[in-house]
Amino acid sequence: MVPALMEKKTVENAVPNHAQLNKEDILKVNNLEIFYGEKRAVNGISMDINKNSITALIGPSGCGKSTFLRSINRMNDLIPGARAEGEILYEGLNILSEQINVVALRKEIGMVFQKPNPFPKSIYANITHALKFSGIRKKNELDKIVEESLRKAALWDEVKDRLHKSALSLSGGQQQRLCIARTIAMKPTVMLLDEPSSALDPISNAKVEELIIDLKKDYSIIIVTHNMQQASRISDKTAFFLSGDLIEYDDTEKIFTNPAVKKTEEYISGRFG
Ligand SMILES: Nc1ncnc2c1ncn2[C@@H]1O[C@H](COP(=O)(O)OP(=O)(O)OP(=O)(O)O)[C@@H](O)[C@H]1O
Repeated sequence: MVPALMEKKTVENAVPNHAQLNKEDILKVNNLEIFYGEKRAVNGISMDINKNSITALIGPSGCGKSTFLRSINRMNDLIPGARAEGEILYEGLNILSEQINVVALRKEIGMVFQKPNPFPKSIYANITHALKFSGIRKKNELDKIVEESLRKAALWDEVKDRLHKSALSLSGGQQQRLCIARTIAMKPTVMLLDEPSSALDPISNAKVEELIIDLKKDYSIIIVTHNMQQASRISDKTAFFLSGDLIEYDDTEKIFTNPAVKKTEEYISGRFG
């Protein structure tokens, strides 16, 4: 899997010569700074992200949660003037290196956005589009991946009889689970979720939360959420951001019952933000 992430054979810059990951971790962030032009949005944060766990990123609007999340699969590359310094180690490589193959990286580290964004095509085509692009063309193989992905996204039973109907005919919650299925189809190891259920009604929200909890047996999940109850219900670890700083990062239970930093306590109890 790893060689596909490397653009070239010589990868001195991509291979860090220190700071290996602990075996329970999937990512290690070292002194990460992210800038938009001159403005620094993330101020030198360091944290380890556990495998097969849910890590919630919380904090008031504009504190850098989404900027950090997007750096993990290099989505910020699409923003003119955005740049990152420091390291994000994954599989022994620095994701931020210029020698990383970003297309391959985004298959392994998939992303789901706040607003469900299915293509205006059939449910089936939404899942097979990127697979075909990556060279999988046999119908029986595609059929198998479509079913597997929809099952994992807890959507199969609801859509199995209308796979060739438009994805836009689904409810918002179903569309979001389809977007999760589309990410699953690429066989990622990490899933980045940017407020994935904030645009949904309470019932759909509950289904997406249940799904996320179920997915952690197969994937490492990092989720941005404004919803404190959601963070405390579903995540194992919580990171509290404020003005681009990582203020506190600990087990979710500790953050929500006995935080070490006063600002964390003030934020989770709703005194600001
Ligand atoms: N494309 C961009 N160009 C310039 N500045 C940006 C861009 N995106 C974000 N910023 C700035 O970076 C800082 C962090 O923004 P970011 O969106 O990461 O915060 P956030 O915590 O995710 O906020 P929210 O909860 O509102 O989504 C903010 O000051 C924001 O204005």
